[in-house]
Amino acid sequence: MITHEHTAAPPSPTAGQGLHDPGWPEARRLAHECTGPLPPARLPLHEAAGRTLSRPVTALQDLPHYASSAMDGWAVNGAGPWQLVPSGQPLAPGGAAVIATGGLVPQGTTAVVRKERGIVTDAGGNPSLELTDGGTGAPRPGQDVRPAGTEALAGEVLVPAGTVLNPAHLALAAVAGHDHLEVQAKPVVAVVLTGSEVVTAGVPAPGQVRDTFGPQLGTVIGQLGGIAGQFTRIGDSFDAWLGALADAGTGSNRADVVITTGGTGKSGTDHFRNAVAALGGRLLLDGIAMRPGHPAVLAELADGRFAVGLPGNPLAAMMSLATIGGPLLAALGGLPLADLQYAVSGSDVGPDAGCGSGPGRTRLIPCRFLSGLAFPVAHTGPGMMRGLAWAEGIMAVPPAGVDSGGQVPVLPLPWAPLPPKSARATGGAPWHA
Ligand SMILES: Nc1nc2c(c(=O)[nH]1)N[C@H]1C(S)=C(S)[C@@H](COP(=O)(O)OP(=O)(O)OC[C@H]3O[C@@H](n4cnc5c(N)ncnc54)[C@H](O)[C@@H]3O)O[C@H]1N2
Ligand code: MOO
Repeated sequence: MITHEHTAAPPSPTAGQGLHDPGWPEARRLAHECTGPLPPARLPLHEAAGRTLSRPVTALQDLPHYASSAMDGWAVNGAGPWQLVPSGQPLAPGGAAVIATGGLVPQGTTAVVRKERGIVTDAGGNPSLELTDGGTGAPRPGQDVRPAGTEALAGEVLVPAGTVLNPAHLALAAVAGHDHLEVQAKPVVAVVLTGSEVVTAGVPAPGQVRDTFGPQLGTVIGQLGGIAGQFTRIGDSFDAWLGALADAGTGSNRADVVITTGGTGKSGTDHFRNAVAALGGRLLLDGIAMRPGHPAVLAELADGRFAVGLPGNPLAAMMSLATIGGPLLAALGGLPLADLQYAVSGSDVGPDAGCGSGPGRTRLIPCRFLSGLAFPVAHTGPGMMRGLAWAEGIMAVPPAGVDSGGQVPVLPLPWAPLPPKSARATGGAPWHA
């Protein structure tokens, strides 16, 4: 579907950015270091499960905050038999009042007599309580009374900052009197899908392509630690790009990051860089020495939104997202850059020839693990999804290549952890270019 379709001459090309293509590890780092965590968000309790607490949860008053009965029966003062008085009145010595489990014990209560241990007799409209076993001694002081403050005292920290909140933490916060909690915010991500050849339903005709991003990006954004926001579709004109990049993630659809797909090339129909420049933004990263995905771009717009330009080729886009989108969302969400993990390669992958006189590139190759070794899967062309669909991880083969039996960095897929270390690697190896 195409919206916002206009035509206009793009402004003069982005000038003077002077960026070289960083290597793949450098691009990951740069995407993580270009920002810090978003300020905490205040969420109602029912939305806070799984989030990381920013401000400790303290008891707003003693827990429990009043002395209560642990049993159904009678609150009594001293030894029996006791004269029954209406509930809610203070108890004088020798007094008793009906009480239910959890009920506020009246002032003067020394113990609770369980219902099954007492019997009420009514001599001439003067009801009194006796113990069923005929005992006359006073029940043990505090028997079946839950005193105030036994679970926590007012001001006590119940859940420290940094805790990943489980449902029981939320219940505890409610008991402690809280309605909202401060948690580390997650970045909201708006998505702009471009390309007038892209169709969203049915079998595409020659010259058309079926959209591969709409069905997966919302889920993947969540798996990378973001919250998927507004999705917009546009064609290929510069005006449409400019309008979409200006609007996406603003106003009531506020977002911290805008992800675009397509338009990262350098032809007259590729507008990511020029639209960023026209909006007063700056490129933080202009291309990465990786493939697929080398045209990927990271920018900061004048209003502070980040823009991640993913190449249009489907696998290139997802490898770019793993390389710079994941680290950017982690940084905004207050998470560290994930350490690289390693596996033993099951295949020889030769050195990358580079592009012209340029240095070689890191190759990101969807892989599977067999007998503890990582093997590239088939169907991993830049425009293909078939290999990724059956992959268990991504090999990041350095420019120098890797020999069978050598250590190779591997990235988890956003939707599945890597197989356990014992099933793939024997330890880390330094990055070698
Ligand atoms: N002369 C050169 N041409 C190209 C170069 C180059 O260096 N010199 N690099 C190639 C590489 S690598 C990539 S990756 C792409 C980057 O392309 P863009 O980001 O500009 O994307 P588009 O041109 O708009 O589209 C590329 C390709 O992707 C398809 N596409 C776009 N959106 C979708 C979608 N939602 N679902 C499925 N497929 C999509 C689009 O139809 C194109 O086939 O440039 C190369 N060219
Ligand atoms: O980013 Mo392109 O693959 O390298 O298709």
